[in-house]
Amino acid sequence: MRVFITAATVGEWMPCFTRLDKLYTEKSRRFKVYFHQSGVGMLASTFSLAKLVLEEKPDLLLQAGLAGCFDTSIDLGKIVAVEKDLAGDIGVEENGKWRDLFNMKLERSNYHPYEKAALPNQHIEKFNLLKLKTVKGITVNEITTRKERIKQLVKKFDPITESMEGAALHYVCRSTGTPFMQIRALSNYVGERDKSKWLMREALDNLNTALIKYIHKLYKMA
Ligand SMILES: O=C(O)c1cccc(C(=O)CC[C@H]2O[C@@H](n3cnc4c(=O)[nH]cnc43)[C@H](O)[C@@H]2O)c1
Repeated sequence: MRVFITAATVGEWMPCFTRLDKLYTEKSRRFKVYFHQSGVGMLASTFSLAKLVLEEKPDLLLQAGLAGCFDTSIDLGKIVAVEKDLAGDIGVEENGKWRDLFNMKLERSNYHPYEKAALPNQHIEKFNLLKLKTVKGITVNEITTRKERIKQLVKKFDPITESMEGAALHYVCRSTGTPFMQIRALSNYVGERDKSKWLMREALDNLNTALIKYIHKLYKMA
């Protein structure tokens, strides 16, 4: 089994890369873990993930990263698995409402790779090995900051996470039939610009601990 761990930046998986048992990266012949940097945002990540998938044909593509959280009742630092993602800022703001490509009739809500106007992960039950809380995510190119936009997005999509690469993973993998998982550590509440209120360090530590546990479980299962 060939597993690729991908993140927007190397910093997001570096602690796992340095601590992971060599069994998984070198010694085992039946199981191999590789690391990949996709770049930040939907443009860079769609291109690099599509290239990776077409050239390497992974058995599992595992995206790991930080995310903003819309739900302030969920503790920062928590690790979640994104079961459904979609582009949160491709569309138009009209009369105070957010209209996406489906509302604009520029995309069909059930045309592959879409299903009910979203990009669900049909592999989540099989690959949610750590039994993480499963959530709906949205993906944006512009980090959401305005209160009014947050309200629009919550009303329209009822998301828990916001990232800048999640939908790219779901789009590329659903389009190519590649098994995938998206694991995110909640580093901040969406719209919070005071970085002293972010839990970036703790989120990264938790994310990498989860990655190491995940690979260990996957090895035993594969
Ligand atoms: O606002 C800044 O100046 C800034 C500087 C460095 C990093 C950031 C990030 O927000 C990290 C972006 C990275 O992590 C994901 N992420 C984390 N929180 C959010 C969010 O609230 N909204 C969207 N994406 C977020 C994202 O996937 C990026 O890869 C900011």
